[in-house]
Amino acid sequence: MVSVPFLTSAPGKVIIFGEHSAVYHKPAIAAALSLRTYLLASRDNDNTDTLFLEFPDIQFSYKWATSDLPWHLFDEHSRERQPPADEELNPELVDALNSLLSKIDSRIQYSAAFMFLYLLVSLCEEKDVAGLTFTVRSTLPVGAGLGSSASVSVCFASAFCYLGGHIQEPTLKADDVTVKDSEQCLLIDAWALMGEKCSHGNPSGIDNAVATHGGAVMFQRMESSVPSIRTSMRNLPPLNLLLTNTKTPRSTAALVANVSKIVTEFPKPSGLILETMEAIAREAYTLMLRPFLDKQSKDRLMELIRLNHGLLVSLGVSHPNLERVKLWSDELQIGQTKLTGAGGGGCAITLIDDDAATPEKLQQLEEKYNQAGFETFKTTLGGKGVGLLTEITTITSEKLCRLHNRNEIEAAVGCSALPQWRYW
Ligand SMILES: Nc1ncnc2c1ncn2[C@@H]1O[C@H](COP(=O)(O)OP(=O)(O)O)[C@@H](O)[C@H]1O
Ligand SMILES: C[C@@](O)(CCOP(=O)(O)O)CC(=O)O
Ligand SMILES: [Mg+2]
Repeated sequence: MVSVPFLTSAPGKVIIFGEHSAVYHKPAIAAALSLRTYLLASRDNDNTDTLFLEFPDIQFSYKWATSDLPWHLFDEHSRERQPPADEELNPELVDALNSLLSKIDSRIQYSAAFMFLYLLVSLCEEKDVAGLTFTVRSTLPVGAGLGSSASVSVCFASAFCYLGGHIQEPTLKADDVTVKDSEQCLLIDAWALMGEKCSHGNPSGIDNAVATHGGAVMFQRMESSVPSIRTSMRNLPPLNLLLTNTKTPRSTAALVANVSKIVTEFPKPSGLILETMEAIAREAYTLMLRPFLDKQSKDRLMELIRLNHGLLVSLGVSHPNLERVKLWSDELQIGQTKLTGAGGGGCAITLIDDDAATPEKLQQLEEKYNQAGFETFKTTLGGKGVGLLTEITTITSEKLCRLHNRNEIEAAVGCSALPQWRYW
């Protein structure tokens, strides 16, 4: 029997090349971010026939009588298995959850609660979770292209696999190096992909793969139930990336659906666009295998960023605010900019040209962004994947809900630097 409280945690990601084309089985390159989601499972009251959710980042607090959940749809055997990559959501569970959640009218809250319940009922029995409170806090912006949905999904999948007894406590410390994926990570990743399917119908799997395994990868979704190819890129060259959040809201589900419409209605031109994206990701991969980039390779990588953005624009997933981010960095000749993630708003990345971008120019750019209400981040790439913290004495759900910002959250959970964090 697992003892609570415990925390699970998983990183967000930045897609450097290949968003959207990744859905269509083309290779893409992404890296884990130092921004992360944390999920606390705790027993905060004596009420054992109720399940409590606290998701303050999306202003959502909810509870269910545990007996109202459709536990009967699964048995021990179905809870232990690893779903294949092409498994569809279980229609009976989807129906049962739709009726249970019918009173929630915010799309953001609905999809978070749906993903939570889908994974919970798929992986746990009633006795494993009765009376528990689940609290989510994230230092990632929600719905901005940095993979918050996947990091939440990995936190749920790992916590429920652990509570359901399908995985054991991890043993790896933050600086332990491994060469082989653990069985436990593969199980978490497979269920987190089901969580991403709850969030948007047709995920490539790149976001949950990075959130589970951490680091940087070249990722390619395969046809049917064949597992995706995930090639880890251990020695990513140092890249000076500026991340800018336009704060323009958008939903991955809607953008992926729009691209699907273009792919269906214009198969020839969209096929060529996707093939070109593949060529870009493959060349970028070859360049990024080098631990250091010479001037020529760096210039080429910047050109590839420019080309990739242009193709995403042609698929209709940019936004005037993303174009502003690009225009202003182009005007100051600071580097090359592309949208990242699903687009339609959210974040852009600028690969800074270290020779051209003086501190004055960078400051000018940041001021321009700030005036427009955009937020810039500096974060490190390639951090740890899914982790667990069990020795919790000071963190309660109430405390976690009251924290105001990224610094306070990281201080409370010890970020991933706390030596007690272990990784699967
Ligand atoms: N901190 C959080 N708390 C609860 N739900 C979250 C949180 N962060 C993300 N989510 C869920 O993920 C969804 C955002 O996913 P998505 O549109 O794919 O954007 P992205 O993954 O780029 O951030 C939200 O609508 C919400 O359902
Ligand atoms: C557009 C896509 O390539 C990435 C979506 O990422 P995000 O949810 O916007 O962080 C979709 C996918 O690969 O599943
Ligand atoms: Mg997402």
